[in-house]
Amino acid sequence: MLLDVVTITEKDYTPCSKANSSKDSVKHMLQSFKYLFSCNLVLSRSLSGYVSRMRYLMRLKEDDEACREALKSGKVLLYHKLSPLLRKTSSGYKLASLKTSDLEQILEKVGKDKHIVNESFLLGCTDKDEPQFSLDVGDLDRSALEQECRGMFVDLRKAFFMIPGPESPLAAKGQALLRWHQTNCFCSATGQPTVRNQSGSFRVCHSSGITYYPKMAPVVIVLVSDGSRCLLARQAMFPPGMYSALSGFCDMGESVEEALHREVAEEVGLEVENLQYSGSQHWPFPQSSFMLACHATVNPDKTQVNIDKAELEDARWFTYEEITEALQNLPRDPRREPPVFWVPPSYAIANQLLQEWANHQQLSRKLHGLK
Ligand SMILES: NC(=O)C1=CN([C@@H]2O[C@H](COP(=O)(O)OP(=O)(O)OC[C@H]3O[C@@H](n4cnc5c(N)ncnc54)[C@H](O)[C@@H]3O)[C@@H](O)[C@H]2O)C=CC1
Ligand SMILES: [Mg+2]
Repeated sequence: MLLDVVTITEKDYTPCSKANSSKDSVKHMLQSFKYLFSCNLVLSRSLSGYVSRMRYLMRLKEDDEACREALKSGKVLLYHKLSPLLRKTSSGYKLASLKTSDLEQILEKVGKDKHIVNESFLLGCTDKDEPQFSLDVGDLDRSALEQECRGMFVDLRKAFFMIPGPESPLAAKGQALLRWHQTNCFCSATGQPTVRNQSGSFRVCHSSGITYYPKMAPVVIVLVSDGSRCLLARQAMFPPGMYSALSGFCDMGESVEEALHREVAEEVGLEVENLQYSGSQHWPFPQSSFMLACHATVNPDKTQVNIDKAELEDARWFTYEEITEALQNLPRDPRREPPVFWVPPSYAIANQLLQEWANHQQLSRKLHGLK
């Protein structure tokens, strides 16, 4: 009998296209394969670690049963009213990542049914192939949980300044997915409840048949330079002393370039040129933005800003020296210390734009023999 199967030996699992086998042994083999795959043990010489991880995640997103199995051996990031749980380490703080079995015990200790663990959403998978999930336990007593978990729930904006940089995107994604599910429980066409799949990659309204997927709103962010200075602005709601690059939501039907020209014109009354793409990032605020970051220049003879006071409290040109100093400044507690000029944390793409601009300035100063 000729079948498309995967040949499994004790040591190795290698794809082969056509293999001869009896019906029973093929059935047994496929069952073993299914089991091994669900345990994420299948290795393949032809796929890189990254590719097998992505394929594994793809399967967990689509297969409710496999996702439930993965949760049993996975890790869960805990949130309380969207604030992630952090734990103190010898060098600072880190995101707390709890084994599902440990979390179940903790939930029972604080008097909650351990099965609420099944409400977790799939986030990703570590490079050690451990599936990661997020769960909000905002209806439970915060301090009892903090005590049992040996950690504390911290507002995400604050947490970005506390946790190691590489953990920030995961903390952001965890919050964003939880918020999206919390605010999309009903169908906008019928008003009927929507139902999630196990991984949380979508919600369906069984009455209208509409499937809802988590959304991000596209936002342009641009660091405008006049050649030797860069333009930063602050909104009244920003923490004292903080300035950031100009940003704005894309309108329906707009390209990134159009949105960027419009936002700069609206907010500071300038016309930009020489747009250069820098990078992109998911940003969890206010309700998941997809940040598209660019550099742009203005004619050095036309730098007079005309601020839209409805949007911005201030917009100013900053020198290279001011920017390099601000990149070192951490936010201060305004009740204790006077505000200094500082910029968004290193995880924010605004910070990346400023780093790139400062590096570029440093290079051109060297070329021109300046310090
Ligand atoms: N990661 C980063 O480095 C940075 C991220 N950002 C993010 O970019 C977002 C947008 O920047 P802003 O300058 O505030 O935008 P903006 O200049 O477009 O002004 C915000 C206003 O736009 C309107 N708006 C249009 N579409 C909207 C939508 N889909 N969601 C919410 N409001 C919408 C609302 O009236 C809102 O008050 C901010 O909320 C912030 O979270 C901003 C700067 C840095
Ligand atoms: Mg803006």
